[in-house]
Amino acid sequence: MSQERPRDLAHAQTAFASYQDEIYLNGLLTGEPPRFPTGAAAVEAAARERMTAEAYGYVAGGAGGEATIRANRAAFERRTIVPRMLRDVGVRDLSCSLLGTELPAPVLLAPVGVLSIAHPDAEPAVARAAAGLGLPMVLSTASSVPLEAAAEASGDGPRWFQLYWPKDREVTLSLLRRARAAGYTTLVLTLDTWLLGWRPRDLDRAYLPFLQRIGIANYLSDPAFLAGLATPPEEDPLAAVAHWAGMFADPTKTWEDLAFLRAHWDGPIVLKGVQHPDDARRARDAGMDGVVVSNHGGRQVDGAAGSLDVLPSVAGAVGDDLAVLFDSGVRGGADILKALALGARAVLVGRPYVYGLALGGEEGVRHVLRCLLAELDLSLAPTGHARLSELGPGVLGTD
Ligand SMILES: Cc1cc2nc3c(=O)[nH]c(=O)nc-3n(C[C@H](O)[C@H](O)[C@H](O)COP(=O)(O)O)c2cc1C
Ligand SMILES: O=C(O)C(=O)c1ccccc1
Repeated sequence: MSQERPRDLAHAQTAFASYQDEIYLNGLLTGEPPRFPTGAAAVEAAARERMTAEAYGYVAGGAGGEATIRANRAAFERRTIVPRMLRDVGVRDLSCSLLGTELPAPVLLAPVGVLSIAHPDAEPAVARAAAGLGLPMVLSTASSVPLEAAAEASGDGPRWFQLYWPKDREVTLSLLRRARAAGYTTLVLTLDTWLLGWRPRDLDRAYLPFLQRIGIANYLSDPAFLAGLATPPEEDPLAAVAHWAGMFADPTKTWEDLAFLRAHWDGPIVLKGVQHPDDARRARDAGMDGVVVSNHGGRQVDGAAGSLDVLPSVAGAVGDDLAVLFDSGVRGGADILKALALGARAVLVGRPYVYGLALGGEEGVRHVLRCLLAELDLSLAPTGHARLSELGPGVLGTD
């Protein structure tokens, strides 16, 4: 088996663990600790110091009593990895191909709106960090800069676009056209946020960034949206926000409506927010290409199951037909290993990179991503895995 492993892989595929060497060596040479902490909890704590209370509350918070945020973590913590020995893990290949996108590792940046509340460099900084590592950024419809600006910042990097499907047909078509023209290849349609969840941290501060016109840049730069305004947004900002709020999403949508998107987007479409195997089957039957098993990081339904707990049933139902992606609660490399073992082809990370952004702009995001990739590499190797295809449920403990 070991002879089958290629020995001449591009160095980028095996260099993730070297971030560890870099950090130790740099410490030796400078006598200083690293600029940013390395663990997810420490990064969050440091970012919290830098963020306004409102912004931190918005990013960290979830629905209701936040039982689902805890369930997301508990689902990971309940699972254990059983390492295997003597399997030649000297050269690892973490790369994968996902709906036509080549990834150096099975990690994408989850769509997160309103990033300017975390750092003024916002989405362009995230796009540069992601592109520098070859990881796809899934740009949110609710980005704080127009999708064209984020596309430009990502240069040659892979880019996917997340759609909050507006009520207005012309605005929808315009967003799709713009995304396509700007080089976004894959559409991620979010299904779980037609309405914003009940979020006490934000409610208690009456804080909603959109009301301050943060996170509506894609609408304010959209000809079809602007055509629907009686007065330009500069003259009547509140009317523009009201128009946005009225069309942001359409909770009356049903499975039948997906045919419209299928007809107007010629690349892969991935449905984000799927938690039930029957919904995954409906996605397949509607001609979709993938699903993201996600509960929106516990931000929508308090009491929803931990996302990892529902992953095996979704992967079991459609894993052979659709690209099954996963998010909600991924905080370290071992978490990625567990999600892949349970049937995910790749994972999306949300809050961790937002905290990196808050801490250090592009450099902070790059740091968080490199930590995650190094930790993934250093979870695979000591457990006896040199490539992703070797992961399956047998990697995990049974109790
Ligand atoms: C501040 C914030 C904003 C988000 N905005 C969006 C968004 O615009 N579109 C979307 O589909 N998901 C959005 N999400 C959900 C993420 O894409 C992702 O599902 C979630 O953050 C994953 O959980 P994690 O933060 O535990 O990694 C947002 C999440 C956060 C924390
Ligand atoms: O805050 C969120 O979780 C979110 O997904 C969002 C982002 C922008 C607009 C509405 C909801």
